[in-house]
Amino acid sequence: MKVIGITGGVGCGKSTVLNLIKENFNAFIIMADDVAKDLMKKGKKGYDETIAFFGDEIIDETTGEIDRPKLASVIFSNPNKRIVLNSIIHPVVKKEIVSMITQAKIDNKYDYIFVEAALLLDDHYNVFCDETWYIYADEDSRRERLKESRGYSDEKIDGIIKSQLGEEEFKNGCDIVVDNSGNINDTYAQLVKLLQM
Ligand SMILES: CC(C)(COP(=O)(O)OP(=O)(O)OC[C@H]1O[C@@H](n2cnc3c(N)ncnc32)[C@H](O)[C@@H]1O)[C@@H](O)C(=O)NCCC(=O)NCCS
Ligand SMILES: Nc1ncnc2c1ncn2[C@@H]1O[C@H](COP(=O)(O)OP(=O)(O)OP(=O)(O)O)[C@@H](O)[C@H]1O
Repeated sequence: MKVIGITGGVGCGKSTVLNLIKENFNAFIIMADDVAKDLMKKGKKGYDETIAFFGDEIIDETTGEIDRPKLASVIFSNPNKRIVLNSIIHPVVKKEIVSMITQAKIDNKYDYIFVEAALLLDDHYNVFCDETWYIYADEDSRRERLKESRGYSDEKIDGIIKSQLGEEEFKNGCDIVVDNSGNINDTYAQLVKLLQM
């Protein structure tokens, strides 16, 4: 069962590619952002440690959960605080992902395991992937898509892009490049070729 790591900058289309894979291939999908989100819910270790450092001001008063847009504005404008959050969350996320991969291999129900993470290379997830794919989309398309679908401002996109690897680093660090600058059908055709359907 091949383990394939998927990475790329904000809004390049990682989730879109994984949805295509989920619908068309027999694959187990793990998304680091979702694992992190779960581990940062109220009552979980990631929540307690995040609040201990960032304070009650990042708590949403109505739900008691972490106010994600608030935390995003802090970490994407302050690299030192981002490093602290990464040091709290990333080790637990990585541990959880390794255990999910191990379980999926034991269950042996899938042809592929896909692990998606924007920080796949930074956090050395490639050591447990058989292959790594960089999902590329040109920056103008990414900005346009993020503004339209999520209402992100240029300032917010700038902050996130600055905190992630650049195009060349992603390209050099990955085995394969999937170009998602075009339409979904073009991207799907590349997936079929790569997975030799
Ligand atoms: C900052 C948070 C609250 C923002 O949540 P929100 O729902 O608004 O955005 P989302 O999670 O979709 O992230 C937006 C983009 O930023 C990227 N991103 C998230 N955290 C980081 C980070 N620490 N460094 C660089 N990029 C990041 C995501 O991959 C995505 O491309 C959230 O991303 C978070 O808790 N981040 C810390 C945990 C983390 O590092 N997750 C990434 C994989 S482990
Ligand atoms: N080929 C495409 N054509 C048109 N729109 C696209 C294409 N690929 C992705 N999109 C749109 O771009 C936006 C960002 O895509 P997506 O959420 O898949 O990116 P992501 O890399 O997973 O983002 P994040 O880094 O935040 O996790 C979404 O609204 C998605 O529908």
